[in-house]
Amino acid sequence: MTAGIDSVLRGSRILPVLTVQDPATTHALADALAAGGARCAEVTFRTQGAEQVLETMAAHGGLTVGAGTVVTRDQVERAMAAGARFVVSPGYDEEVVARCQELGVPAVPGIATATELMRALRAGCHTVKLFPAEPLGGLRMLRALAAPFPQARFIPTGGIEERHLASYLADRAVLAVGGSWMATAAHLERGDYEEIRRLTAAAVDRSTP
Ligand SMILES: O=C[C@H](O)COP(=O)(O)O
Repeated sequence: MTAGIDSVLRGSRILPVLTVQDPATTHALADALAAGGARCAEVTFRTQGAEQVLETMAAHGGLTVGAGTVVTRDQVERAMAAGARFVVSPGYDEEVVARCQELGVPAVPGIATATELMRALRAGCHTVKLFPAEPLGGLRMLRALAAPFPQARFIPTGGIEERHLASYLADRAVLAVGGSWMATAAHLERGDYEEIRRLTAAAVDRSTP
């Protein structure tokens, strides 16, 4: 039986989403996130070196690491081989979810409509990524989607900033909030790990009751 994403995240309600161009920066990035109090992170398959970044971050030991932007079965397999403990997709794809279930890794498919949510729930995915959360309408959209599906939990992601956090986190349908605002491409380019630590700590602080 596959552990649920909630047990993998171990109560963490902040999910930093990382797109790392230079794998050599991974260790410093993991250090900064862990120092800020993050307990998990999502490494996107949007770069050449994503598997290497995943591997290094998983080996770091300070964070539970998942793979993001996973859109094929092959990427599910590569993510798991690199140490991913969960798999996030921008949309709902039956094959990706099925492969995750075969391999026993929690899948968090992206959904943007009630139809996609119904498909995800039917496939056994009770936690979904509302994506892209802010352009879709943010918390109003999340509440409207959640109302008919009390069994669903959401990880809203996309366009979220620190100022949106409190209201998302106060909603009982929200398991965690994801986003790149804590470690943006600009932070990584500048090597500004202190700012990454600071923004992570601020987000974690807001997520702690
Ligand atoms: O899948 C993750 C998103 O691309 C992160 O969205 P964001 O950069 O708007 O926080």
